[in-house]
Amino acid sequence: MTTTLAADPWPAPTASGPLDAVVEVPGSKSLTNRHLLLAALADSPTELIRPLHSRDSALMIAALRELGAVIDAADPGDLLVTPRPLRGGGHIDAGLAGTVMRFVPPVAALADGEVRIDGDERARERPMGPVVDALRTLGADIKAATMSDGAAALPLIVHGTGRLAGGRVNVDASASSQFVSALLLAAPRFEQGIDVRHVGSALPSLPHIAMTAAVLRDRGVFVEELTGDGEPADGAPSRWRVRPGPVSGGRIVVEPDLSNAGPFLAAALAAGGRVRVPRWPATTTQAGAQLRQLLARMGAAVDLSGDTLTVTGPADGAIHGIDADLHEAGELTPTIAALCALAHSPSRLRGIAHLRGHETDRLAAITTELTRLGGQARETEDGLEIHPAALHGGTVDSYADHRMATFGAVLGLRVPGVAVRDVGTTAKTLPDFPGMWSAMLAQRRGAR
Ligand SMILES: O=C(O)C1=C[C@@H](OP(=O)(O)O)[C@@H](O)[C@H](O)C1
Ligand SMILES: C=C(OP(=O)(O)O)C(=O)O
Repeated sequence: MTTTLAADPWPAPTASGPLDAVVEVPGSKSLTNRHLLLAALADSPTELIRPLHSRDSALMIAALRELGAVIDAADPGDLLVTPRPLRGGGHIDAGLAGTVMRFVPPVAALADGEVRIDGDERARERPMGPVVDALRTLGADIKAATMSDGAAALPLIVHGTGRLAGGRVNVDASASSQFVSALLLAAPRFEQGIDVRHVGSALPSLPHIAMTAAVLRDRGVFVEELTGDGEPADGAPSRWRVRPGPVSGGRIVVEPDLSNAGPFLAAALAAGGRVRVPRWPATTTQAGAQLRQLLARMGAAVDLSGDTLTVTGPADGAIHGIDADLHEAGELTPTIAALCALAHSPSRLRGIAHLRGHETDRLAAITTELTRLGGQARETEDGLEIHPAALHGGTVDSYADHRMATFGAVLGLRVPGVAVRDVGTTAKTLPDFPGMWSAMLAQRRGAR
């Protein structure tokens, strides 16, 4: 992996003509970290092909090693995970990774000994209470810091005894679907498995929970997705049961990260021309698959031929505003919001109140940064309203949020003089974003 040394602030390049680019997107963060974790719980080794290598996956690897798993580099970029009995005694750094801070504590509860889990300063402000409370109900002994409202927060000390009873538990996952995923992923190793019910207002990011159920089934685990009454769910489930049992190893090929494809595909609308992403899966549980419909509604031509997704920007450059409920795919918000700010008609993004607990308060960050550039944006109770406005240059703060940095990059394609503070924060989920971005811009129509 080569990494481009980027200036800080990083001058976001303005597109000098329509693009004609092929962009190879690295592995999915959500799939990589789920597969790594299940590999550490499995009864035989797992070979992970084309996993993501980024800060979030490095933190997951370090956490699982701290708990005893052996993780070796295999072919260039691949990984071999050999499970070992889970041991305590370690310190785990979750960084700012939701998938580490929420998914690892249930595994730590199965370790034999004490495990301390902490993260970046902002990680201590991200919601953790429901997953800690649920683990305590299931039999775990956890000491946690508390937020001003009394909710549990990082740092945690998990006193594992090598076993966890499991069983029935209610969890309010309205602040993050990751609370449910965290409990389900470790549940095959709980003595009674788990029967978890979401209680509370709207549950965000259901595709991510469907992804959790799918990766568990891939490993031979029995998972049921149910209505609150325990019937099989046709539409949105609110209750999940996982039976205790072995987790199998094997060979897993990781899909590219479709949400991280977002800024590159959005570039076709912002700069004009087309961007192609190979290895786009025909079927997937990734929320990023929704980019196809969202970008088409904003004026792009979107075509999946074979396994290549091609997004072509509107010939007249006119991006349409959009009224969209993004509660299933909240992580796409900064990319879509950047396009909304370049659109000729107003936009409303709804169902995303939970973004206030992401890497930063994304609703506040997007509003502040668009306003700084002359845009017109306003927070609503559950989202954003963005109106057309003539934007000017300025320095976009990334707030240690990878998706705020790529938001600035998309705006910079059309708005001269945009710079992004701490573009290096993109390393949370993308190795070398600045290098990938320049390589995309170098591939212009007529240039090849
Ligand atoms: O389980 C996962 O891998 C994720 C779930 C979602 O979290 P929230 O439900 O907290 O939005 C998503 O936004 C995040 O990027 C990744
Ligand atoms: C919300 C996100 O990350 P995390 O997994 O840290 O919650 C994200 O990547 O947009």
